[in-house]
Amino acid sequence: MSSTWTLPDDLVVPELPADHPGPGAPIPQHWGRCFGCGDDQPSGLKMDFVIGEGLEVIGRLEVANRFQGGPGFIHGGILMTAFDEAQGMACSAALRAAVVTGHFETDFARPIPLGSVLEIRARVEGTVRRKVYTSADARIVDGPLADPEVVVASSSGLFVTVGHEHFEKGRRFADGLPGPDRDVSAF
Ligand SMILES: CCCCCCCCCCCCCC(=O)SCCNC(=O)CCNC(=O)[C@H](O)C(C)(C)COP(=O)(O)OP(=O)(O)OC[C@H]1O[C@@H](n2cnc3c(N)ncnc32)[C@H](O)[C@@H]1OP(=O)(O)O
Repeated sequence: MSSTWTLPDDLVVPELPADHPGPGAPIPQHWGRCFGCGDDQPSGLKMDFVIGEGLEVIGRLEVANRFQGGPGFIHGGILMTAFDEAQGMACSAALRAAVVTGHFETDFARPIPLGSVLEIRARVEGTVRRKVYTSADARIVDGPLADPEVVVASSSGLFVTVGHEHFEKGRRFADGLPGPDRDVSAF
């Protein structure tokens, strides 16, 4: 795999929040209609997440038939979406802040068959002002071609922290709205 991605020299590695739960703690979906994690989005990925070690989160994706690209294999854009969701979740869990994706790149190392279960480990590498540098890798842990030792894809992404006013702009286009109880500090 190759990448043009480089981390800046002035990267700051954040401290975990004092009440950060330990590895294995479930991370709630950030809202039900999200294409990545929502359980109220029938066409979505329906990913599940738990806290990992340190600044890492662990996501799980069941590669359903509707995620097909080339015959028998996952669509590359679906895989990027899964990485995007996982890396965004890592930001949110580590920083307790809302983020949006600014820049994203993915290496596709192996074809991933339908019926696989993918484990995506995503982490915050560090921050520079509002910029959050993240990385992630994916392994097939169940189903056809499962081999938890082999990284089948990896990803790097720059996220930018935003205030709630960012989402106010989308309110009138929204298909439903997050409830008033939505709280990223609920991890
Ligand atoms: C409701 C709450 C939800 C919570 C969700 C949490 C869970 C998430 C899970 C969901 C996961 C799914 C998530 C999704 O799918 S999010 C959906 C996809 N992403 C978007 O729609 C974002 C669209 N872009 C924007 O809104 C603005 O451009 C943003 C907000 C990103 C920045 O505009 P803003 O005017 O605010 O700030 P700024 O321009 O001063 O930039 C600030 C800094 O950032 C640097 N920069 C900016 N862009 C890039 C770039 N492309 N490459 C490299 N660097 C970039 C910039 O140079 C500057 O750096 P520096 O000057 O400090 O050095």
